Amino acid sequence: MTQSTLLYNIGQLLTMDQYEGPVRGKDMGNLDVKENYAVLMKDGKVEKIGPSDELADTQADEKIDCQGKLVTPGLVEPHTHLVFGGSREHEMALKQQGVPYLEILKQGGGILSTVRSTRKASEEELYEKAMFHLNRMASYGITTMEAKSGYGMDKETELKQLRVAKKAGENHPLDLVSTFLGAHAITEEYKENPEALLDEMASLFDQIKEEDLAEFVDIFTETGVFTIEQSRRYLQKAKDKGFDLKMHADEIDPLGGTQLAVELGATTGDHLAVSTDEGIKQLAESDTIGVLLPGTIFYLGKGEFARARKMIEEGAAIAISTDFNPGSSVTENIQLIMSLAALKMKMTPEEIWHAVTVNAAHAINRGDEAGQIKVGRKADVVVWDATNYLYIPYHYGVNHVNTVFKAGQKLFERGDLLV
Ligand SMILES: N=CN[C@@H](CCC(=O)O)C(=O)O
Ligand SMILES: [Zn+2]
Repeated sequence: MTQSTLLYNIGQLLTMDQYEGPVRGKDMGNLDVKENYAVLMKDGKVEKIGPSDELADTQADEKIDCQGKLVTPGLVEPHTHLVFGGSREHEMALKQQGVPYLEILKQGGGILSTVRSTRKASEEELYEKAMFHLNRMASYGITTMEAKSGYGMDKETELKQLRVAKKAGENHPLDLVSTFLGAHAITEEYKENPEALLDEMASLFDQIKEEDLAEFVDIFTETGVFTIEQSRRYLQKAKDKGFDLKMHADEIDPLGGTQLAVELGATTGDHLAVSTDEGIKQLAESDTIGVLLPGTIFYLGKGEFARARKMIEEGAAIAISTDFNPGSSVTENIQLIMSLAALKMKMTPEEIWHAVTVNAAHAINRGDEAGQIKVGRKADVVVWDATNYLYIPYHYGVNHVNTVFKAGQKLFERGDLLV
């Protein structure tokens, strides 16, 4: 294990270290870029940050000449459905024929198809699969991320998913934050009585706390899934048990999920593709972070992307995410999402870098640990095959990572052709 590594000759360094809390509104547009810098990592932590010519002679086990490259904090991914069985490539044709996402779900496909595969899969199978996807996440520069359950919707399978996420977090170098999404769809058994499904899921809250299986509780508030009233009651129960809250809100129909997330003091409201003016106003005036998922809108072939410009102009704090899952956003490539945020939501590169670092970290309660390169903090750092931060959202669809460091150790290095 390398004890100390010096990265020198950094062309542009984004430390994002001037912030105490999430970055809101217009402040998301200001990026502090340090040029010709160096970072010393020692015993897993950031030891020194300074001009390259001042630190170049510092003793270190390994010295890496960054040759003018861009260096940033490890990226933070605040919304994934990491643990699931099977896949849904057979639904692609239905999507092409124009069958809407909620219609596929109504016919017993979509999320419910993944529920069937996840119920069948063993804990070992789910674990191997989750580790595979985690490796790929890391390869794109992600060093901390969230993982939801939500493909069980029976007690046994939900607990199985949460235990898999816990074990993956313990064994994989990435830091994982777990969310209980037992309220993700209405299964056949509960078609006539969704309240009973919510009661069943809520009956797991104590055990989830006792076994430390999740920090957040989440719900899919949507037409044909859970109503605003059902969501309010369920999330209030979760809050009373000491969970922090997240919501899949205003993704397809504007039911007012954004306002409910604010009303309940949720840490995040996620999707928000069709938030109303009133929803955006309330979000901007609240501490709730908007987690926008442009990959989902792109993948579902919908025209309406979340109104990031309005949200930022009104003063909201925004993060972005892959929403990695087997149905509505099948990608681990957060860099692609950065491009979609630029092209489809008109976010500026400066805003986008805030959205994948400091704000994403606050979106999963890791603002004090992740998303910034700061002396004394865990050394989660990415060296990019680019000389400036504008380049990553600009050159889309490929992986620009040169090297990922997690707690000061090399976690991923770009492979070269063998011939
Ligand atoms: N919209 C609800 N849940 C997921 C999709 C899950 C799935 O389709 O498997 C989402 O965030 O997009
Ligand atoms: Zn989701």
